[in-house]
Amino acid sequence: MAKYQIVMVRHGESEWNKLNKFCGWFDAELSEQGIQEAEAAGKALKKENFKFDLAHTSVLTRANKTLDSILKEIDQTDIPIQKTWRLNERHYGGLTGLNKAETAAKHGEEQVKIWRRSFDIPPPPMDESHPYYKTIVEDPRYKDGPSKEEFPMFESLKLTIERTLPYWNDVIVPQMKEGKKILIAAHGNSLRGIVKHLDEMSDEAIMSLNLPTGIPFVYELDADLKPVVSMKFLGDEETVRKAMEAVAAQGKAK
Ligand SMILES: O=C(O)[C@H](O)COP(=O)(O)O
Repeated sequence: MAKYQIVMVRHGESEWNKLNKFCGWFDAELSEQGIQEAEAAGKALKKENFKFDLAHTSVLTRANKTLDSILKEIDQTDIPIQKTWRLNERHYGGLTGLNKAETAAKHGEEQVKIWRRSFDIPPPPMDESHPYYKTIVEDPRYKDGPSKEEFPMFESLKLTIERTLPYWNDVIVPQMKEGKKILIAAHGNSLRGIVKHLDEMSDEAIMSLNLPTGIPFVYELDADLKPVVSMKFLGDEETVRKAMEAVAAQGKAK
């Protein structure tokens, strides 16, 4: 018997998704298609009469604008929004800004799949010489955290989960238990981490999960927060399957 329901959505396509670049903590804008995906996400939620008491998102523009678009569509621009770096995309380290297909051609598709989808193998670190180091590390949006010691230079999915879960457990879960209806607009890998946690997926199984951009999915949880309904997408199965396959294919050498 479901006691709680929560809705999650990966941001719409970003400009760097469109360019097939590793994005991570770089603050890419939504592409035109991503803006349309965000609007479509809002329409899908409106069609099913979803209403929320509050929303959580990362500190990155692509997720924030996706959330804003959804709330506008469902006429709930007045609900509280909590932004946290803990819901950011995983930090892609030294791969940030590289083209995924070119990286696959250089290092092999298997290595890129390991960097993108493995549980505990991190990408190479970003160092001070990296072209996007200063842009990211000196961004004022991080003035309230992470601390200098916590600020990642790279993240595996495991490391991403380690900084997302405290927020899930200490902020989101108590709100759900208060009966709050919650929407999370975040990123492919921060959401993969939450899904892995909720569905108790193995390190092996998570390798094959690719989340599509801009298609909301619903979890219904029992009193012990165990899924009664897991990752129910608000879209037809064929569209969702194709979108997931497209995300996986980003790591193929051209
Ligand atoms: O950060 C990125 O590059 C994407 O938003 C997620 O990338 P991935 O699907 O290659 O993990």
